Amino acid sequence: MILLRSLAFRVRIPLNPSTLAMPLPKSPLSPTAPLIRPIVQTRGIQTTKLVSPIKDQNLTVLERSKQLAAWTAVDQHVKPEHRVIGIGSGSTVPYVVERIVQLGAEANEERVFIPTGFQSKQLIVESGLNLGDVDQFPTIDVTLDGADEVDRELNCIKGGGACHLREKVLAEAANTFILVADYRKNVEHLGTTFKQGVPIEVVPFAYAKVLQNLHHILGSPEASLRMAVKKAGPVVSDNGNFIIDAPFDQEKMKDPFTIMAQIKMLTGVVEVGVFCHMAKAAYFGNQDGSVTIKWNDGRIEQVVASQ
Ligand SMILES: O=C[C@H](O)[C@H](O)[C@H](O)COP(=O)(O)O
Repeated sequence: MILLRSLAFRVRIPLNPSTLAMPLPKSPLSPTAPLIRPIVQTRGIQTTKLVSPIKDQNLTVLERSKQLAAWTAVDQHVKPEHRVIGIGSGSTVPYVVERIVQLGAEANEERVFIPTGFQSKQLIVESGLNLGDVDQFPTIDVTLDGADEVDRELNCIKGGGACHLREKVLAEAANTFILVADYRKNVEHLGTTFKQGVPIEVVPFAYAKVLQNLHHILGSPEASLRMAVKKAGPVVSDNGNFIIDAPFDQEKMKDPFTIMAQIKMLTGVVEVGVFCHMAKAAYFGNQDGSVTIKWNDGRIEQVVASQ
């Protein structure tokens, strides 16, 4: 009371007996504080105008297949009660955001969207959705993400766009992790169509040593540092690291978990772009307008796509 009076004096707050009677909020560190979900700070539907990231609807068959996969996955896995949604990276993800925007401002008002990198952060911001980060929301209701290839057991290669570190964090944080892609990414074994190799994020200081180990110990003689296209020098990830692409022969790729674990053990490796048994389902848009869904229990469904 004395403290409040002296504070009121200094900042000239009129003393009001009802204000003084209000209980102080409990410390969030107090062991007796109730565990509650974070309240998302929103901008309100009056001021938030959602904008679709897809402007042109004259889509090629390939782009249309990505859209069908994304829309069907959103319709089946983004539930009205979901508040925290992970947005992955890659060429199919803009269609995920497009479908979420179509749900409307009211449905999205109390949601927060967590990006896996610069691309998805821009998509979220430019669409007018609420942006958050995984350090604020380490538990995510559902994450929807692209992939370079997905095998029959839902192991996948990710990191063609150098985003796989943050993508793996968001996949692990998610109660439900869903992959979306076009028909070219649907394979029996990894390494069938995606030939450039397993993406590996490494700290710059260690790249030469990691390359040497990949060449001579792990059996990837063609492993190489990924070079930038419109910049001299290597690709630098959103985390300031380098990317190595390490191709392995077909036999080795049939055991993605072992490859992933062996690479991850190399000192200097930050994350490996092989995700094993993390996804609940993978959605592939097809050229004929249908969607193939591979589930983590082994079921494969062919469905009519969301329109
Ligand atoms: O690092 C990038 C991500 O893992 C992407 O989800 C993946 O590379 C697929 O990207 P795209 O759909 O552009 O081929």
